[in-house]
Amino acid sequence: METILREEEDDGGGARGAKDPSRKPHVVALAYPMQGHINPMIHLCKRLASLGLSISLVNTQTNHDRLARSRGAALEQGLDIAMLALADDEEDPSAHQGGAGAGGDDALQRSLVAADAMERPFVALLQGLLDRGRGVDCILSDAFLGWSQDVADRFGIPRAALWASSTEYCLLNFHLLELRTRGYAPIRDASVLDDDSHTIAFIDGVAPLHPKDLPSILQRYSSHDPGFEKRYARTRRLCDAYWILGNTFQDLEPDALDAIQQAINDDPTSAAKKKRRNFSPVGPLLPSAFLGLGGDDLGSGNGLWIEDERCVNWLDKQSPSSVLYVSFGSLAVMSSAEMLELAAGIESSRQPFLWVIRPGSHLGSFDLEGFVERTRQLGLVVQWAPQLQVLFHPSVGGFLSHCGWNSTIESIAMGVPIIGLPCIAEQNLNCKRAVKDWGVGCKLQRRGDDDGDGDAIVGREEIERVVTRFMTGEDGMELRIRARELREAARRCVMEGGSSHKNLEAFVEAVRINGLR
Ligand SMILES: O=c1ccn([C@@H]2O[C@H](COP(=O)(O)OP(=O)(O)O[C@H]3O[C@H](CO)[C@@H](O)[C@H](O)[C@H]3O)[C@@H](O)[C@H]2O)c(=O)[nH]1
Repeated sequence: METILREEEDDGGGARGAKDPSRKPHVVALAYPMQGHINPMIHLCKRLASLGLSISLVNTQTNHDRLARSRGAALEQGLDIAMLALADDEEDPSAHQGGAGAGGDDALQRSLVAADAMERPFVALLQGLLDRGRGVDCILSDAFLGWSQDVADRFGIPRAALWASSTEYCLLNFHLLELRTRGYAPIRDASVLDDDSHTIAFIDGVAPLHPKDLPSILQRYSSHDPGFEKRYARTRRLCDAYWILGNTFQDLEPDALDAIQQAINDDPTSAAKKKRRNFSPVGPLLPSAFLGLGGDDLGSGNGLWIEDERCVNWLDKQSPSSVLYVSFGSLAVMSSAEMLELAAGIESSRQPFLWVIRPGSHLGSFDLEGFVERTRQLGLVVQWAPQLQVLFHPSVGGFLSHCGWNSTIESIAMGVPIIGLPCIAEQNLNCKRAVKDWGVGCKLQRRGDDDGDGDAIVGREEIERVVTRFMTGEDGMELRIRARELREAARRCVMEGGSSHKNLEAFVEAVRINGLR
């Protein structure tokens, strides 16, 4: 393996650079170019900095600029975190998130292209740091950036990875080949989708699943798709990271966490190196203020879009637990037909709502102005919200969500029950767990996909019925009680002495004593 550092620069500690024992350990963190990955990386970096590490947090130039526009000076307050930008030659294609394609899959594809294009400028950035005598003790990169393991190996720097979704989804990635062999990734026989008795129950740590609950990206893979091989290889590279930090918590996914650790221990690559790799839950990765642990970090300014400041004032004027928060994250794209149904259903439910309609998040024509005008007394529509503040606000009683992992875990951490309307990626699976296993949500049923081409939409009557029962009936009350129980479990994990907190401390200590090697 090529080592980029020249011999004479290597002080025997790989790329650690300066030997000064008083030097704070320096971690170079690298975020995947998507909002749902940037957010947990920022929160993780803040936690690590507060535990004594010095952090350089790297984003694409485009995302760095967008963050700077929305952030002001908020991020670095009192913490040793430097925000760095990659010297991209071209505009980051992920900047057009939620663009033209239906569902949001186009945006996912663009983010893959953007992620690959980050390698060359990242190598240059790293080399620049080292050339200036800035030692690097660890590269902490998003698990989706598989190439960063090669870079870390070449530079002789240990790598840790952030897994930004559920542990269960990580396990499914580990079992991709088996899923493919058995005809589930992609789904070989479409009739299994209509057979309610069919279950997938052969993966340790993954409770039985219906093929419909598999992540949509796995269901639809073409076996000729080079993306499959790439995904598989990327997951395998994860086993070479010294430490994998998961944005989850012990009480939420105990079986999956045991199973993933076992899978990593058994993996031929890590076993061959005879060095234990850890998969450690360190979540929910959120500012402590939202976990009931004090602090004044309001988590604002991580957005690639500008937060609408009216949200909190508007919520202040509403009654406790009365407002339905509606948001589909940073990628999902609705058809105009589904937007129409959503709008009609929300309007006729007569429940107060705060709805985030991101620019580019729906196709075709939808008379947004007309809707806003008609519902002025009932709700507020914004382009981007301070979601953490919204979910934490006592007026919010429910979250109509696409069930992206961040939204799911944020909602759980704040005790807000969920109405799930999954759109793409692994949102099906997150929704299934929220509804069936954790008991904190219910799901809207889509209809009309008779030809199985995925164009089913949810109807206005279903939305009106579910929203009304959820916000005003006993169903919602029960879900709210369960959500609050899980919120307490999450808090216990992140507070001092809790499992997530201890795992973070152990990781920081390992970086400090150069124990990742
Ligand atoms: O108005 C808004 C809307 C969202 N957010 C934040 O944006 C993030 C959105 O993340 P997530 O809920 O995970 O949705 P996506 O952005 O769609 O995330 C992508 O990445 C996730 C992590 O891999 C996956 O779980 C999702 O399926 C995938 O779509 C969350 O932190 C939200 O708090 C805001 O701050 N304001």
